[in-house]
Amino acid sequence: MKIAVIAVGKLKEKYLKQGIDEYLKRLGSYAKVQIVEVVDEKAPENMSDAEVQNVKRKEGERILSNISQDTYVITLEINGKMLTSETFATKLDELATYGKSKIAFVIGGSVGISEDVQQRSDLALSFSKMTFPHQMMRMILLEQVYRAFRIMRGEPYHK
Ligand SMILES: C[S@@+](CC[C@H](N)C(=O)[O-])C[C@H]1O[C@@H](n2cnc3c(N)ncnc32)[C@H](O)[C@@H]1O
Repeated sequence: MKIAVIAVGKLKEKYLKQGIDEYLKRLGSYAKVQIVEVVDEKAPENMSDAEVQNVKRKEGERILSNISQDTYVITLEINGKMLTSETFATKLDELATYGKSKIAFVIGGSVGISEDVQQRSDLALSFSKMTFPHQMMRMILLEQVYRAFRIMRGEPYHK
C-alpha cells in the first residue's frame, strides 16, 4: 500500500518532527508512507471571507496537483465521519482488498480545506469535533494508521 499524507505548510515544531519520524519508521514495515508538504499562503487573523476563500482555493489547487486519478482520497475534516480505530482498520483493509492501493490523506492548513478538494474526497474523516493544530494532526493521523495496521494484522498494540 502506498500512502501519501498531503499537508499544507512546513512542519516547524521539533517535538512533532520527532514523533512523526518515529511513526514513519514504525510504518515502514507495513506500507510506503510519504509526507507531501504543499506551500501555504499567508493567512493573517483578520482576513475577509473572500480572502479566506482565496487562500483555500490556492492551497487546494496545490493539494490537487499532488493527487493522481487512481488515488483514494481521505480528507481530514472536523465535520467529517467519525470512525473507531477498528472500523478505520477495516476500511484500509477493504481498500487494499479491492485494489485501491494508493491512498492520500489530506490535512488542511489554518483555514481548512477548499470545496474543490472536498469534492475530490472519497471519505471525509473526523478525529473529533475539536480542532487540532494541523501540524499535530499529522502525528495523530500517523499513529492511527500505524494502529490500523497492527489491528489488521492481529498484532498486539497497547490499548
Ligand atoms: C487548524 S485546522 C483548520 C481549522 C479550520 N477552521 C477548519 O474549520 O477546518 C487544520 C486542519 O487540521 C485538520 N483537523 C483539525 N482538527 C481535526 C479534527 N478534529 N478532525 C479531523 N481533522 C482535523 C483538518 O484537516 C484541518 O483542515
